[in-house]
Amino acid sequence: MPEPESVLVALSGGVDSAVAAWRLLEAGRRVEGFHLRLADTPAARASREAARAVAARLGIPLHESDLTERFAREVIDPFVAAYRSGRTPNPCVLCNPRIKVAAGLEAADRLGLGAFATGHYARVERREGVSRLLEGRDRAKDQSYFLHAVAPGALPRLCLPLGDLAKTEVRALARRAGLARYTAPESQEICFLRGDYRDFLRERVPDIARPGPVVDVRGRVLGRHDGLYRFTVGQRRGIGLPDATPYYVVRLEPAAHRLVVGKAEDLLCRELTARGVNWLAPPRPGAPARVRIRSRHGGLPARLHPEAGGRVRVRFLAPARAVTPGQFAVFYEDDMVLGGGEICG
Ligand SMILES: Nc1ncnc2c1ncn2[C@@H]1O[C@H](COP(=O)(O)OP(=O)(O)OP(=O)(O)O)[C@@H](O)[C@H]1O
Repeated sequence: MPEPESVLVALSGGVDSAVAAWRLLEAGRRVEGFHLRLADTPAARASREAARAVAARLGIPLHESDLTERFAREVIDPFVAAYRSGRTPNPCVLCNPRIKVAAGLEAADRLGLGAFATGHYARVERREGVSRLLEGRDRAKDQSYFLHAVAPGALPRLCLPLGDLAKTEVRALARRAGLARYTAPESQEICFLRGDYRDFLRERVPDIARPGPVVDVRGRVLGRHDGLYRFTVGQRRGIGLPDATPYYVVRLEPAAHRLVVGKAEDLLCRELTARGVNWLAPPRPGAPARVRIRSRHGGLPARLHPEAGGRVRVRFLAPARAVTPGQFAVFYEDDMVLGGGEICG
């Protein structure tokens, strides 16, 4: 039987997870650290060194796992595949539940530790034997969006010690705990990219830079583009069609290599379908929800209509702007995550 008070903490080498571990130690828990090697980049190596330094500073053992292959298979391959099929992926939504949380709980089991903790800004609330995922109190830093796809069975053992803190409070605690120097390797947007995602894609998929026509919403050809992978729905830059009012990307049509552009009003839509939905708190059909359609999106009021095959039809109460296939729609009731899934094309 794992010791219930013992916890394995995911240490990235950054300040957030360092403070998460420190808070658990302060609370009297038995704490061990866990670092995942996800990529073989200079940034990943620096982060591993920092994780070792954090563990040494806290006086806890550090377990390391090389997950580069699993990460490549479960996060990078789908990232590339999404661009090839005209979608705009969010790799962190795959990595956090499938890699960090799943591998963390597996490691906790192996080590006989009761819980697994990370430095995410989100909360797990346990009430009457049920665990729910909630937004972090610091709404500006909230990371519940990235955790919405955790297996429901993982929630009871997941521990998020920073969920009730603001980033400024975490920094203050870091200073108090002598951990402030670990602010340096703050994670970048997408951890496995060394530079621009477009260079990364061209290296992996040489034929991705395939040119094609730019058409308006009525199908009239307005120009040429040099690869759909450079565009996402709602994008304004790089279309190269000067006009009195700007053009935006409305849709990508990978079969015909067509980029469909339109004016601001063409980006509005009342409905989307999400697939592969993960439910953490299943709603009744037609239930109202706030729906976030990308990570830095506050959410829009909508109604949820679950369908067969793990799909949900989302009907917005007012039009949503730039609904993007490949991004994730995450559903909330107040600050509680109900679930979420990938936006279909
Ligand atoms: N390579 C890694 N090994 C172990 N845990 C990790 C790793 N990368 C991230 N994590 C865990 O996932 C959490 C969220 O990761 P994210 O990259 O979003 O971090 P962050 O908010 O910048 O936090 P930090 O300051 O701890 O890096 C981290 O707080 C940490 O617990």
